[in-house]
Amino acid sequence: MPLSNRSTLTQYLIEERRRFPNASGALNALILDVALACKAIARAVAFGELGDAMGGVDAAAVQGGAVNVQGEEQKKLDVLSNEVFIRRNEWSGCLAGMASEEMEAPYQIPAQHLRGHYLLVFDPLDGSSNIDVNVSVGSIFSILRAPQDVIDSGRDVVEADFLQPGAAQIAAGYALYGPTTMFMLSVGNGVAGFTLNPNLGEFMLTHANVRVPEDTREFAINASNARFWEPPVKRYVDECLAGAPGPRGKDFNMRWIASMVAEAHRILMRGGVFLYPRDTKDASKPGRLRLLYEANPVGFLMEQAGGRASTGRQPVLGVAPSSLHQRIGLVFGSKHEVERIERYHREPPPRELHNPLFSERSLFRD
Ligand SMILES: O=P(O)(O)OC[C@H]1O[C@](O)(COP(=O)(O)O)[C@@H](O)[C@@H]1O
Ligand SMILES: [Mg+2]
Ligand SMILES: [Mg+2]
Repeated sequence: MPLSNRSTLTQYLIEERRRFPNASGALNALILDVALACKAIARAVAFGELGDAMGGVDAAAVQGGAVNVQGEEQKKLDVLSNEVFIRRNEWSGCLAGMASEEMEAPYQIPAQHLRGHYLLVFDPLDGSSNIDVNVSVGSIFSILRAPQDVIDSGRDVVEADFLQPGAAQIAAGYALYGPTTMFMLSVGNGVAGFTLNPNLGEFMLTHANVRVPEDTREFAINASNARFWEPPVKRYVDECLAGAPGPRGKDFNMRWIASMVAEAHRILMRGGVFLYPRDTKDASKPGRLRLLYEANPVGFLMEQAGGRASTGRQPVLGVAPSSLHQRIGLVFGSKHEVERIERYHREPPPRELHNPLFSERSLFRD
């Protein structure tokens, strides 16, 4: 069946499944459940102050306080979104287990429910510091195959079961709760984008075969961390800021939304490069973003759309995870720009970086 912008997410998934005649349909069922969870979260987000889910979590009302395992303040919508993901997905029979930014340990599918072949890892609400100011937030998810012994035995999942490199992802995507709600998905055959039709309550295929332009004049980085950046990142940003008269020979524009999911969306739509690199701010945190449920799914989408995702030192999808909530430096977006940043990490710093005159002119000097 030819797909068009009248096709639904379900129709897209049916077409994708034709590529695997022996597929059980469980992956499609799982993705549709994730999409349903995202519709419910979109609804809660859309009610804003009119609903009951705005603001921080009341510490006294929550077992364990109002911070998550990362030591970050939890918003009510973080907690609610996490609940929606769990309740929507735990009974379907598709999953062997789940893991989330908001839960310290993996979530076990209750014994009375059928256990399936897949693992679902998610950031239920990304960019949650933006909720109270009505700026776009989203949900990010990654689907892995459970280890064979988990599938065979139906045993409880443990952290080690989730520690698979991003290249092993079966599917990944995100929902963006912006002026429109969108669902971006890759099942390993490119990237497709769907827009929620609020009248029908359906995700419609509006962006078939998304491609990230290989070149860009737009970068995104939190410049308040400049004094903690490593030399290759300082060099890259300084060169962008130098504009047309500088070594890049062109002017750059800068964006910072502080919702990584929204930055990823902008870059999927029109190119650009995003950096949240490893820095020296806090020795206990090798980067800000989390590998399993932020860097890997976004990295998978970027690579599937012809872009690139890297730690600066190696492709992010090749990193062997060491823990569920591991943080990592992340650079993604337009291929040629990410390759340049990787090259700067390999090369010795250029002589001008040691030149005090250059440092004087650098906006972001130490
Ligand atoms: O405070 P900063 O440095 O702007 O950090 C913003 C980053 O933090 C995040 O909000 C982290 O995600 P969560 O909201 O899921 O914790 C990213 O989306 C974003 O890129
Ligand atoms: Mg996040
Ligand atoms: Mg989050």
